[in-house]
Amino acid sequence: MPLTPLVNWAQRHEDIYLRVELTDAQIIDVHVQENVLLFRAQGNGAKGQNEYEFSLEFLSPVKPEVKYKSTQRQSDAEMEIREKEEKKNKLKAVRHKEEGFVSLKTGYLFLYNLVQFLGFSWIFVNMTVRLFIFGEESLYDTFNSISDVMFFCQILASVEVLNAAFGVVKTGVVPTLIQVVGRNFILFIIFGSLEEMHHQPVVFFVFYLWSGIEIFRYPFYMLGCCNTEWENLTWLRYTIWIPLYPLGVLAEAVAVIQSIPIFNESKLFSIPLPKAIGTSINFSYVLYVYLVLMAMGLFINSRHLYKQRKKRFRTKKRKSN
Ligand SMILES: CCCCCCCCCCCCC[C@@H](O)CC(=O)SCCNC(=O)CCNC(=O)[C@H](O)C(C)(C)COP(=O)(O)OP(=O)(O)OC[C@H]1O[C@@H](n2cnc3c(N)ncnc32)[C@H](O)[C@@H]1OP(=O)(O)O
Repeated sequence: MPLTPLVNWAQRHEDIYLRVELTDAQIIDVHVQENVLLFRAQGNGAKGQNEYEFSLEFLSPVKPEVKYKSTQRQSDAEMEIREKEEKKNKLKAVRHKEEGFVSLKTGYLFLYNLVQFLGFSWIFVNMTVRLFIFGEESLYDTFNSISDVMFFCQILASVEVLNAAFGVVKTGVVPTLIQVVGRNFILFIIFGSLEEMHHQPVVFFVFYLWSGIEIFRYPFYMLGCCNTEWENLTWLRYTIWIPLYPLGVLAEAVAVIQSIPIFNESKLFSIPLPKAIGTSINFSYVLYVYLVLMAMGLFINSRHLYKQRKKRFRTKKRKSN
């Protein structure tokens, strides 16, 4: 004749724990049918070695997932419950920390993108307005009127290399490094160090092409920080580089070529050689090498941007299907 064992009940959130007081329990059968739990086992209970069973009807339906463990002593089961609770609490604390980090990162990225957006918008609008007001004349005065803000934005853009390197954003370090180093070389070495370049119209084209993409790229990132997307903006961010990038590299190459005779004449940045060999290595040789690097940079980054474009529009298509 089956007997009823002593059963202890505990409930934590959505989990129910039952402790059945049987020692040396064998042939244990526990399962749930609809909202009834059925237990049957042989073991040593309150009435000695016997077959024990019970059924427990729940008020509401329960998931039919039953896990059981035969333990040595009563305290083992209690420790198990406590350990589970501690694990859950630890998990909660980790999740809390992660959420805090994510919101800090998002806030930082949003602010960074906002500052860059404002800077490049100022450059783009200012140049457009000046072009309308002063016409061709404005092409010769771009450096003096715009360079301060461009210096600020491009120095700040170096942060993007760190963002990529430390995994703050999911992007490759190499394309970002090529982009930032490439632009800063033109801005600081070619334009910044040669006064003769300040009044060249090429400055206008370089600055206009650079800001032409950034007024779309940074607001696209800002929306991304808010988990939002505007289809037209996404399309512009991943499409407008197709004409702008080669044109940008072309304008930069023109600037480098224009600067070569100036460097040759001024001997600026020329590398002195030991007296035995005589003379010095002119900086123009570095610029010839740089022109080759530019072609490589154009290839690497166009391929990268093409991949990013394909990835973006492929995932979008899949999402809409
Ligand atoms: C190693 C030594 C170097 C030596 C140099 C030698 C020569 C170099 C020659 C270089 C020639 C440069 C020419 C250039 O100056 C000409 C021009 O720029 S012309 C104007 C047109 N230019 C462009 O279109 C390029 C604009 N720039 C870029 O697109 C980026 O800088 C680039 C690194 C090229 C690509 O960007 P990225 O890899 O980041 O791609 P995604 O935008 O798709 O972003 C990937 C994911 O990361 C998230 N992300 C990225 N940045 C941010 C951010 N600031 N805030 C928030 N989120 C960000 C983005 O949302 C993507 O995430 P998800 O995929 O989840 O959406």
